[in-house]
Amino acid sequence: MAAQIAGVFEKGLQEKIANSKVLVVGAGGIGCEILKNLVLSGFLDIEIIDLDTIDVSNLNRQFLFHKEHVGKSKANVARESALSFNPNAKIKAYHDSITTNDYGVHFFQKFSVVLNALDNRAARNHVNRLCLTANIPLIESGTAGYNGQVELIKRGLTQCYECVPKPAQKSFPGCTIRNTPSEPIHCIVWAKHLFNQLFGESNDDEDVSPDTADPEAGDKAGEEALAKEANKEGNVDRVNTRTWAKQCDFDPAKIFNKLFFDDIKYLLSMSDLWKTRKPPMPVEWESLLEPAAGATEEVTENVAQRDQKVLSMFESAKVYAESVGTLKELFAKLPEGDHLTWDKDDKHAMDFVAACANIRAEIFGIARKSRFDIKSMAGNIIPAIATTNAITAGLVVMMAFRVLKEEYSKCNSVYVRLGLNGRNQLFVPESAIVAPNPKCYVCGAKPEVILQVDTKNVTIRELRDDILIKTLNMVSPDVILDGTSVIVISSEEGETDSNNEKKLAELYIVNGCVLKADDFLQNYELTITVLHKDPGREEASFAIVADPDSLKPKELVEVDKVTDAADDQQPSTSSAQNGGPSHAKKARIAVQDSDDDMYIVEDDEEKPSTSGISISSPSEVAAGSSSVLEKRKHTQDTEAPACKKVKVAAELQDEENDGLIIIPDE
Ligand SMILES: Nc1ncnc2c1ncn2[C@@H]1O[C@H](COP(=O)(O)OP(=O)(O)OP(=O)(O)O)[C@@H](O)[C@H]1O
Ligand SMILES: [Zn+2]
Repeated sequence: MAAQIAGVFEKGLQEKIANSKVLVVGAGGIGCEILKNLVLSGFLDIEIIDLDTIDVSNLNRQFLFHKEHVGKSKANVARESALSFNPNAKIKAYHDSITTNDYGVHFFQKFSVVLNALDNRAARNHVNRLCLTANIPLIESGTAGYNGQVELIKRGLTQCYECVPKPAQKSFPGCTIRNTPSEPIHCIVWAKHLFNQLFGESNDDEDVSPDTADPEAGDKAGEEALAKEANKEGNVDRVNTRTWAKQCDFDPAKIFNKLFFDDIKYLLSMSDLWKTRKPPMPVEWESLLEPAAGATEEVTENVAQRDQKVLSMFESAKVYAESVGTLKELFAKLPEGDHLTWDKDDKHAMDFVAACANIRAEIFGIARKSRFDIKSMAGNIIPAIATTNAITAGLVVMMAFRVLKEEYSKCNSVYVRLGLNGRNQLFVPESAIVAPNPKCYVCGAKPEVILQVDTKNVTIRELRDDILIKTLNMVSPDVILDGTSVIVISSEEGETDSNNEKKLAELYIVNGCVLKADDFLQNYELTITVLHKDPGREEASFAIVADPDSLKPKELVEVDKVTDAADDQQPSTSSAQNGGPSHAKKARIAVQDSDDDMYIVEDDEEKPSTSGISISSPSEVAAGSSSVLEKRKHTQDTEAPACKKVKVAAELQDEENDGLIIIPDE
């Protein structure tokens, strides 16, 4: 074994490696490579965890897995395969999610170093918090196509994973999806929601019917056409979509006419919507039974051709009907209460979404797309390149050596690039370790945020699920109203269920209130100051401001920025504290770096995100700070309710492959 050949590693390191205990989180593209590197470098005590099973699509790059392993636990098979390189190694595998209660601070404290090889932000955030609490060094890594990144996270010494707010995951206003799509992606999201309404896990946020609460539709939305159909939430009151579809035995023609003819006519009746937009054109199933005059249309069976071709309406209708037929049968075979799960790699589920998206696109005068393009958008596919994973995993293990030697000052982040930069570098190191952001709402001394929220419409359930869990990455939060003994949310099952559907204001969570949120598993406490906001049509019902100080007047913030920039020019006295670029500067650099094929910018200076869930960075809020302050004075003003944002993180960013955190310029 390489590491035991004298001279490969110095003796001290060889011993440290042999005596260390390492946790690898994730046994996918990077995780398999890391595990192989660890075993071949002489690590003897390794634990690996992955919640997933092996899929055929993993085999091209996750080389510890072979055809016969498909369907088996990734962690277990990775362990078995890696042991064949060194049977003396002790590898413990867990087929589980790292976010479950079994892996708390004590679990993490056992390790010398933790190596993340994950593909989603939620798990990364969670491991970040546990490593900070347990004070265990974490090496975070990710790839996206040809770009890769490795960084050390060590409490008090480096930035943590959450020190710089990540760009919010893309989402669209519900009324755009339901009423006024203008881009193919809007139709694709709608079609995925439709799949869930008919066959999947249906969710109130994913309603596909016309939204009569759309503020732009005016007070009399759809009144003339179908006056009695809208319920008080603004949804067209029909029997639950699935119940209705079941009642008509998933008849493709009936479903088609309801969605693409009746609902579109209903939308047309909301005439205010079409004053500045091209109105949609309802289509009847019966009009698509024959190909368009003169066209010889055939739905090809050749997979490549089928994927690349932009299907006509006739072809789309045919694919739609076939997929509904098959999905209906698959659904019928499930036990009562169970549902199908949409998967881009499932032929019928993908056919259904591609066909429905194209039919809706045509109705709204939007360009139809090929199945391949729709799959890329619906599945948020970013190509995974085996070589980038291998290089990145190599850098991870090399950084682990430095961590074991406690040479933290040499653990600068490294970025893998597609081509050489101006300094002939393919692997671009950060100039120094980047110090923690003192205002970080995770690793800062006093974790606090401001929550700008529509207190009159957002419910306690949304506070818990959308704000605390999905956005602030808690796992099972407890929340009290500060200064009182009022328990708003309890992690004890059932204890505060009666609060769930209440609006924040009903529990006296109004402008200026302070909430204390706490996650026992993460050992994390957060102070949340609530500011009421009345969102507009395109705005989310809430936004998190990560740095409360940013609510000071703009001029002061500008002065601070200049000072920060000046500080960056200072020579480093302690590389850990002063040597790295400031957060703001780092972001600026990344924006200028336009040569990258793909990069994710953590831009402190960008405009506020238009997406549904946003965590504003300090300067974003600074720019709008006066209006925030004004709003504090006018909290009781009532405006038309904003459309509910549809959370489409899963559809678009899919939380997956968001591995890159930042790629700085060279
Ligand atoms: N909470 C979690 N706990 C444990 N493992 C996780 C968790 N979240 C994600 N993972 C694992 O992290 C790994 C990431 O690997 P990778 O990015 O190669 O994804 P993949 O699912 O194997 O590939 P692809 O997404 O391209 O199909 C996956 O094996 C995934 O199961
Ligand atoms: Zn931090």
